[in-house]
Amino acid sequence: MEQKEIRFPLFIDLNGRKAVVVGGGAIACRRAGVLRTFGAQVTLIAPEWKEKIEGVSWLQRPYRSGDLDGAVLAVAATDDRAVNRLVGEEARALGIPVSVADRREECTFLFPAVCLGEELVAGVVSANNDHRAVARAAAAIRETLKEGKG
Ligand SMILES: C[C@@]1(CC(=O)O)C2=NC(=C\c3[nH]c(c(CCC(=O)O)c3CC(=O)O)Cc3[nH]c(c(CC(=O)O)c3CCC(=O)O)/C=C3\N/C(=C\2)[C@@H](CCC(=O)O)[C@]3(C)CC(=O)O)/[C@H]1CCC(=O)O
Ligand SMILES: NC(=O)c1ccc[n+]([C@@H]2O[C@H](COP(=O)([O-])OP(=O)(O)OC[C@H]3O[C@@H](n4cnc5c(N)ncnc54)[C@H](O)[C@@H]3O)[C@@H](O)[C@H]2O)c1
Repeated sequence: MEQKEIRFPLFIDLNGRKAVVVGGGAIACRRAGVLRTFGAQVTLIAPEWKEKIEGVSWLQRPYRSGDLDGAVLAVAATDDRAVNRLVGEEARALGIPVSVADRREECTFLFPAVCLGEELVAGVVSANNDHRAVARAAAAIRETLKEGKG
């Protein structure tokens, strides 16, 4: 029988807490913006940053061991496999949740498609890594929330 890997949605308080995003491309910037929306103190580490985001601090250099100290959550989203793997390993050693954008197996949390209404929040991920199905479902949920149902 096919074993589906289904994950529990854990809604954690990020207000005022440090989150580190490694990488500065489209994926890192999108995720830094989402984490900022939820009140995290976001530090983005990358030699280049695609799009400046209000309230996000930028360390303009490559990732170094030790950069996750003090963080409660990490995202690895560089285009360098070895760096993403290292960020994942260091986060696991520190016991903080990490999403590794190019390897589902290395994620201790999955970065969801976040749908935010006035009073409701939903996060969508898949059990089978179907990113398109996730994006479709999220678009529908966002519409529902916009219609004043949340
Ligand atoms: C939900 C969302 C959140 C976000 O990213 O913000 C998200 N992926 C989204 C979009 C998207 N992902 C990809 C494309 C390119 C085209 C395509 O395939 O369609 C697009 C389209 C786009 O970016 O527009 C490719 C891709 N994604 C992953 C891999 C690696 C792998 O599969 O191992 C590869 C191949 C990379 C490569 O080969 O280079 C991995 C992950 N992506 C996840 C989340 C986590 C699992 C959640 C789940 O889907 O169950 C996980 C495991 C990692 C994690 O948590 O870090 C967001 C929808 C946002 C929204 O709609 O709001
Ligand atoms: N939604 C998803 O989950 C999704 C979708 C598409 C791609 N991906 C994966 O996410 C990763 C990033 O995608 P992208 O399109 O944002 O990449 P990109 O090529 O646009 O950006 C890569 C970024 O990584 C930075 N970088 C490179 N080496 C670094 C280092 N040593 N330390 C810190 N930063 C470093 C670069 O400066 C750049 O800002 C890729 O591995 C890609 O396969 C994930």
